[in-house]
Amino acid sequence: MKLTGVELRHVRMPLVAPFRTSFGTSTSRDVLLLRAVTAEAEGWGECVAMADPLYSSEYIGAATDVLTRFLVPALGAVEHLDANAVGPALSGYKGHRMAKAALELAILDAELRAAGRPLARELGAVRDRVPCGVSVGIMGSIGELLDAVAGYVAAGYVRIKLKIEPGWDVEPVRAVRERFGDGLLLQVDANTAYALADARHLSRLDPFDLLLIEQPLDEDDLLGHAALARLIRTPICLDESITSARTAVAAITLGACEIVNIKAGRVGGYLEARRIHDACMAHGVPVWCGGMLETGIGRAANVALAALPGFTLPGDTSASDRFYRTDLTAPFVLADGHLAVPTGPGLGVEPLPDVSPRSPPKLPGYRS
Ligand SMILES: CC(=O)N[C@@H](Cc1ccc2ccccc2c1)C(=O)O
Ligand SMILES: [Mg+2]
Repeated sequence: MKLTGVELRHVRMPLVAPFRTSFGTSTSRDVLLLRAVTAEAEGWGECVAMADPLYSSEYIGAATDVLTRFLVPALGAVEHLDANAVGPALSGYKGHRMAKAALELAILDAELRAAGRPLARELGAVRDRVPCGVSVGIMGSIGELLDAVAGYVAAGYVRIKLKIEPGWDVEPVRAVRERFGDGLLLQVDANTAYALADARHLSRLDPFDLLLIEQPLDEDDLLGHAALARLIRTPICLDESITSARTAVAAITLGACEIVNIKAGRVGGYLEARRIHDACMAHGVPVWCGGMLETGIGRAANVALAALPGFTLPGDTSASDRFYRTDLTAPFVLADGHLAVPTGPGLGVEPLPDVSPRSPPKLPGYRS
């Protein structure tokens, strides 16, 4: 294929309710959509970066700039482009994994649409639907939290994840465990809010039989997580720390985690995500698919990824209405706690007519 045009589309999506984590509260989600145009087909990608560098160092303004000035022109120069060529063509530029992931997904989507092949099949999916968990934000009171969890349990979610931070951790976990019983699959996500010195405090979560505690310490603190793992019983899962298959193997080898949250955007794309899946399976480490409040575009790709054999824990692949009143694609609707894996060519979904652009302007600096 030859890349003949790319359009970046910055969309602001209101959230159905504020979503609070240890790094802040969001009431809307800025989304950077990317459309790749080739002679054979068009492809869609979604950059999972937030508007501000709060989850990681990436943010939409930087992703827009690096795509416009460096990444898209680099791909425009490739004569015979396919998804496998994207990583090598962009490898000279450091970092910006979320920006690279969006571009790679759009090329992969175009390639697969042209060939009539579904993404799930291409990645190695073994299931036609995936069990879904849900991420529950920090709330103003325990009562509000219990009402929210009751709603998600009633909706059929098979696993509950609670955002925690110092001052909102043991009590909410205890309240949920007491209200919903020992059968509820329950885990927590700290988004790096703790220090190793909090180990004794975090061991107070041990009696609640959590599936895991996600990213308690800083992104770059593998040794700290390995030390923490020797001080608490709850299995440690890493999210922000896992930026590639290489860092996943390093984290596992160091004893920094027993479980991995895979987010294709965080690691530079769905092909690297599959490599992490394969490496974790080789080490007997279960993985699950994380979420970044994607629209139906990124959600379709995540559900396809979550259908691979090593994804043995429910992911944050929630329905569209977890975050959005109306999605950019036809909504993903929870059925018996599961989402169906799209079966159409490529992503199997595309933006609804009022979102897809009319004529894609060429990016400034793009050499066709
Ligand atoms: C579903 C979930 O918890 N996702 C991230 C955190 C997160 C939280 C808030 C966000 C707001 C806007 C965009 C991305 C965001 C990601 C996580 O697992 O750590
Ligand atoms: Mg997380």
